Amino acid sequence: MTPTAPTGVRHPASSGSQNPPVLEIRGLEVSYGYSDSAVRALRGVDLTLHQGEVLGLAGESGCGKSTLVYAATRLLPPPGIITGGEVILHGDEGPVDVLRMSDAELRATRWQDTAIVFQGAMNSLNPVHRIGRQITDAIKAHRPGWSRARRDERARELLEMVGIAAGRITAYPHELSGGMRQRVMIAMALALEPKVLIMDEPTTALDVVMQRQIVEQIVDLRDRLGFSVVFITHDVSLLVEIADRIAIMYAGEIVEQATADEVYRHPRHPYSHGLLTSFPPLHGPRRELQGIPGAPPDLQSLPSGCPFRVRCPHAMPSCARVHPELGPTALGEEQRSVACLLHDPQVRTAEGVELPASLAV
Ligand SMILES: Nc1ncnc2c1ncn2[C@@H]1O[C@H](COP(=O)(O)OP(=O)(O)OP(=O)(O)O)[C@@H](O)[C@H]1O
Repeated sequence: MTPTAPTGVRHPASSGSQNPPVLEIRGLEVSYGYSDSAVRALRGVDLTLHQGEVLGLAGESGCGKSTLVYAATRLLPPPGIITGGEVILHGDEGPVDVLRMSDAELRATRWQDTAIVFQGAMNSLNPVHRIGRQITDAIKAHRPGWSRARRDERARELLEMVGIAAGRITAYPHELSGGMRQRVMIAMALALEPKVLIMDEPTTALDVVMQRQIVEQIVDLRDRLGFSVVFITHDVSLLVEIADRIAIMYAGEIVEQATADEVYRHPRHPYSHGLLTSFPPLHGPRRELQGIPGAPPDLQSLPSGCPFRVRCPHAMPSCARVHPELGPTALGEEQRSVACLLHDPQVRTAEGVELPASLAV
């Protein structure tokens, strides 16, 4: 079943997808651990974030979304090891490969060029300090020359920016709701006006109304301040609300990339189609939820060929032999790519199959 078009979806008028790149990830490879028992969590990921763009990263738990952004920002915890690729950040001084930066260069870049709001970040506020102090401490670390008055002023401005009255600067974290604490974390991330804001499931712990408010606020701030966003979630319906472009991940690879609208209305990968029918739409008519049978594969022992084939309703014999690479769709659509053999005309001819109607609308 093709998802019904939502009525309230933002169209990517200010998408930024045509702007120059700010972050280019090329051939990124990550393993957890060494030797034969290593978990190959990322396998040759290519992804480009453009200036002012909101890029959504979606996929089931364990597909490598967090690993991708932590590796790209050199925050990968052990036993994670980056085994290949490059991450080009287009900063004020020109392009630099984040993976080859010295520790000192990294410290300077972090928070100035790239800031992250982690999963469950709202619980990482220190309960014994007022939120104002926590924001000004973060500013002080990177702007040691600023006077106390200037830091306070900036903290108030940041709170107002995320919709919290400046007077709450003296509040302790326990005096704020979960949504407000998450906004404080967003304010801290924006303190140094980063070029790239990475948000790893920033709203998962919040109720749906609060999720929506925060998502709208992030888009509003992006429109006003012009930064780029990587927004991670397993909920594609939520991404359609916020993202200009969506990349769908499966088993450590990107399997489809397109504008949010195209992914929502016309998914081209059987996995994207399955994901879209796993979540209720936030807008528009109800649709039948089908889900995806089975579970993602064990990354320590991936099946041959396409990693999705064992769950795919359209799997062909070729899918067990050939690993699909990201490439053009069968319909030759511009600005989108898919990693599925069904989109290869030679494979379809050899297998004697048509492109399934659900992937061709
Ligand atoms: N410390 C670790 N040691 C071994 N394997 C790990 C470790 N951290 C993550 N992995 C594996 O790497 C893969 C990718 O994990 P990752 O957390 O990046 O996925 P995710 O898509 O962000 O999941 P979630 O939505 O649950 O956060 C998973 O299969 C996970 O089991």
